[in-house]
Amino acid sequence: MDREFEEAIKRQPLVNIGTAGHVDHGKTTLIQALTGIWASHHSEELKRGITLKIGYADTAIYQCPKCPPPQKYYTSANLPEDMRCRYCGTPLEYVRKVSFVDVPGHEMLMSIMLAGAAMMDAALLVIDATKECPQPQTREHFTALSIIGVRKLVVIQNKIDIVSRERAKESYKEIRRFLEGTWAESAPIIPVSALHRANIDALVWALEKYVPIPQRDHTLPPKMLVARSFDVNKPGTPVSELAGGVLGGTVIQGKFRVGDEIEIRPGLKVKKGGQEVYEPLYTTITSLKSGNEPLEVAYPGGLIAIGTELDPSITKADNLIGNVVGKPGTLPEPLYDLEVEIHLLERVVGAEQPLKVEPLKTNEVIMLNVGTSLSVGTVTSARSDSVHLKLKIPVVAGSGTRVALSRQIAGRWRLIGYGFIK
Ligand SMILES: Nc1nc2c(ncn2[C@@H]2O[C@H](COP(=O)(O)OP(=O)(O)OP(=O)(O)O)[C@@H](O)[C@H]2O)c(=O)[nH]1
Ligand SMILES: [Mg+2]
Ligand SMILES: [Mg+2]
Ligand SMILES: [Zn+2]
Repeated sequence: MDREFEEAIKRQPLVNIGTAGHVDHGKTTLIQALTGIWASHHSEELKRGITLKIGYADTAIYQCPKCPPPQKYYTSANLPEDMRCRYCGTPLEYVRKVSFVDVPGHEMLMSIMLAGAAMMDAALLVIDATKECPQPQTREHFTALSIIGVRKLVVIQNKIDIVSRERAKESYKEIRRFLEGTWAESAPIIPVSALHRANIDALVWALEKYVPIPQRDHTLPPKMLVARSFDVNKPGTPVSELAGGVLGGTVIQGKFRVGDEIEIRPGLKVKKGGQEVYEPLYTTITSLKSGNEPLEVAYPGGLIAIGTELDPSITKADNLIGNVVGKPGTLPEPLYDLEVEIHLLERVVGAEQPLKVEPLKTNEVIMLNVGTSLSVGTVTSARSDSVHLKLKIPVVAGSGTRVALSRQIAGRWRLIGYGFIK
């Protein structure tokens, strides 16, 4: 491990842990219990009590060197002011930072969940113990994690404060039965009350045990998936004082430094000869931040904000969601036309009633999630194992990239399978 990377462990989260699970099962409340932060800020979200966008929040994990687990574990959300163990008074030790990616559970917002899942190294599958398991989006989100290739799971049996002992046992059995025979068969199940912050130390213990910092090759050309983009200026700021556009997202490989030249693809939509095309953007990284911590270098894992010299009107209001950032000349050409090797699910798992997945047909419109980007395409030719698609919004992805496929069924986009770009 090089020196710079050892330093990075102190400054930035190097792992992204996502939420997954049916609407209202307590994902955002759980992230608040872990981080102290309510990750659903959007005014519409606050009003309606449902998460609409990808939220994120970081926490730092600390431990008491003397006490046994789970009570040895602390997070930023419950850190004693004197930084000493609540049970024995020993000074606490810093362990690491982790980032949480919070996604919506509403069935209408599956595409946002899929974009969030593209940034997850591991996931917390949140299950409301008062409800029978699985609920439709418990199934659909779990399938999404499977499809996207998230292979680390901690199951959260939530709302344990309002169930009887019998119901808690029954719910535990339902969850085990649901996961039987899948890649997550032996995932730990941690009973918690996110609302009352009960047993959160046991959850942190599980994260320490099952979710280490992923091994990565830091010498690869850097790449970041854009999940949010902002204009951070207050209205009325004089032009001479305007800060450049900001991109939020996660580095998926390599590392970025302040001062790096970057390319953003597919970039901006422009009209050319009566046609809409996308043109890449070029700029320089003026700052890097992880939470409030300024960084000189940003490694994979954790949600990172990149300050740029772009006109903030380009990045405002999430305009650049789904873009990919790299060094100029290293990113794949945007694809408007592509051949995809397809693997359809047997059943539509997100609907109340399981339906059979019918084969893809010519002229059918399907939704494609690639990384944090979302596109809609028309099937121009279909075979049982591959289809050709024409896209409205191009995707920036090389051959072999995994894509999630959804189809509209009774007015809802439902996950129906996955594929690989040929
Ligand atoms: N009793 C109890 N209520 C909880 C618990 N966790 C969450 N809730 C409540 O459940 C409701 C939904 O919680 P959220 O955290 O918004 O659920 P969510 O999964 O983020 O919902 P979406 O993002 O819309 O899918 C809120 O009213 C919470 O207060 C818990 O441990 N116990
Ligand atoms: Mg939520
Ligand atoms: Mg809710
Ligand atoms: Zn202690």
